[in-house]
Amino acid sequence: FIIHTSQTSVPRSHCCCATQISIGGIDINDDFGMQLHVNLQKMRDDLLSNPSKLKPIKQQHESNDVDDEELSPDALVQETLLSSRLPLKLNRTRVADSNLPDAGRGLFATQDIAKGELITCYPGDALLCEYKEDITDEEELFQDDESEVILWGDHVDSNDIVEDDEVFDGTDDTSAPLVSYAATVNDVYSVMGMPSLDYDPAYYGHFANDGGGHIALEGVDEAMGVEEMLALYVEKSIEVANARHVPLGGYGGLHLGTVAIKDIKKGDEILVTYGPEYWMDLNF
Ligand SMILES: C[S@@+](CC[C@H](N)C(=O)[O-])C[C@H]1O[C@@H](n2cnc3c(N)ncnc32)[C@H](O)[C@@H]1O
Repeated sequence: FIIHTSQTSVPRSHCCCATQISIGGIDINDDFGMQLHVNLQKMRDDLLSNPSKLKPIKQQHESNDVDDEELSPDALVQETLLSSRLPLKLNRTRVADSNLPDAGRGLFATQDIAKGELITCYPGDALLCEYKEDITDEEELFQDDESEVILWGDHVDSNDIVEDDEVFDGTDDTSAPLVSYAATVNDVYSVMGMPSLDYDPAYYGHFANDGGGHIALEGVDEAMGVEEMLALYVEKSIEVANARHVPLGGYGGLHLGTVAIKDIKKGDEILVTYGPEYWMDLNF
């Protein structure tokens, strides 16, 4: 179950002095969002010219036995930046009990936030990578052509790193699997934020709930069919959503940012749309 985001990243300008950029159909209009977008591109250039800085991700690839072919410098840089928590002074939210029934914690604005402003970032404490393999043999056409790898951010304490099985299944009935905190960046990468890492308002995107989620959760027990329930869910979720996760930095996304799609008042709960697939995976 992965939160689906807008897939396209189309920067209109790479220049710091631009007044607005459009990313995934959203106009980002605040200095912080634009500076982060541009700084990510600078960090990318710096990492490309200093390959030794990519060592931690490279080592994880080696221990995962991933083909050398997949270790292109571009991919390693993208993975390094997606799985980093940068020291950002972005403090517009707090985490508290959600207003939604039985939704656990949620994300709340601590100041008015205008449409188009960056609210927070989505942490890539762990990255879920789905590499497409080249099919060379006809027989292989009928086999699984995807390899899945989990990469951990350098900032994650080694005691918090868990086996892949636990990422997908959780530990027991009470702990949610880490994949329920995953959001897509592009066709290859999804970022997973750890709920225990709740110390930095610059990286609170994984605490945003889905304002229609309870319909998807309750709907399966009722007389209505799955399709009708999902349609109701989509309608409600889109109606109340005031934010969206969007890839920043270009190059297929170097960070996932949570951006306001409506004007938000101080104290409002920040809500996004996860998409029907997320809830289908959770329910069935
Ligand atoms: C990305 S996490 C959001 C943060 C989470 N609420 C927490 O306490 O850590 C996604 C999970 O939040 C819960 N959730 C989100 N929206 C919900 C809703 N409308 N109703 C019930 N639970 C919801 C579900 O458990 C879902 O798997």
